Amino acid sequence: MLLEVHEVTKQFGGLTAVDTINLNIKKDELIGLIGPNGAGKTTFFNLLTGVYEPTSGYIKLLGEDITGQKPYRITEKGMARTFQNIRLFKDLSVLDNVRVAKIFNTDYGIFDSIFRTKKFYKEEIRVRKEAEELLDRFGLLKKMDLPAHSLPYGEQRKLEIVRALATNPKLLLLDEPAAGMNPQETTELMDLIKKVKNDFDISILLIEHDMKFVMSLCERIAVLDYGKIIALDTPEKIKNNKKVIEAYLGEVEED
Ligand SMILES: Nc1ncnc2c1ncn2[C@@H]1O[C@H](COP(=O)(O)OP(=O)(O)OP(=O)(O)O)[C@@H](O)[C@H]1O
Repeated sequence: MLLEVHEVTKQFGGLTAVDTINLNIKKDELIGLIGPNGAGKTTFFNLLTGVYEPTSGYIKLLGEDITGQKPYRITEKGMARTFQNIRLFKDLSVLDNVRVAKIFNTDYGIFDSIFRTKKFYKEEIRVRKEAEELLDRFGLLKKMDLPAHSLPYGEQRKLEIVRALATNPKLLLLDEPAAGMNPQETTELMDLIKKVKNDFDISILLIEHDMKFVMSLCERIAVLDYGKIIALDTPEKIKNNKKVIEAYLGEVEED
């Protein structure tokens, strides 16, 4: 199993934001995580990536217990994410945004970097080459010297995904990747996600409010409501699931 989430709960004071969640993700799966506002989706991502420690339960990545580990350790072990709001280093170049992420995987220590050893230069060359190759695969090479903030919105979102891939993840978490995109950008993003999954041989878990997007892209969908997974099934079955329909009707009435 790639990811094993066992009875994970997160409480904030008296509020149970994530409630006894069980979820297994296999290699090469593309899973959607949906649910009404405040259902606990972002909190769940924060638990997986080590931003929060679960109140109880455990999380295993490739059989190894990662519960409560620091985010950078979890990244090293093979989990990467993007955020609901773009979090690029806006003033750094497109290339440097990817290089910074790649440095996670370098083989040189602080000694090498201070004394600029041969190993340091060798690694620097490797990192730059790999970063350029990655940008090339996503059609961003021509823009590598531009500051990240100068890219159009859709490309900034794409760069975030490229930067996450630069850490060589086995599991990629995408938090509302289509947020703020126009229909054409959304269609391009769907193709991009499929390409990423196939070309990089990874699993993807994504949060998304755009139902059409989730339904046509994901193989399985997990539905969260009040911190609990109320359904986990194929898009077709989720569409007709009574509990799911009720959870969303509740949301419409509240608005
Ligand atoms: N750091 C925190 N401290 C206290 N309560 C929190 C904290 N983070 C989230 N919550 C609460 O936990 C619940 C779940 O929030 P969360 O942001 O995970 O939901 P969500 O499904 O991602 O919502 P949205 O779709 O609106 O982004 C909410 O009631 C929220 O107010």
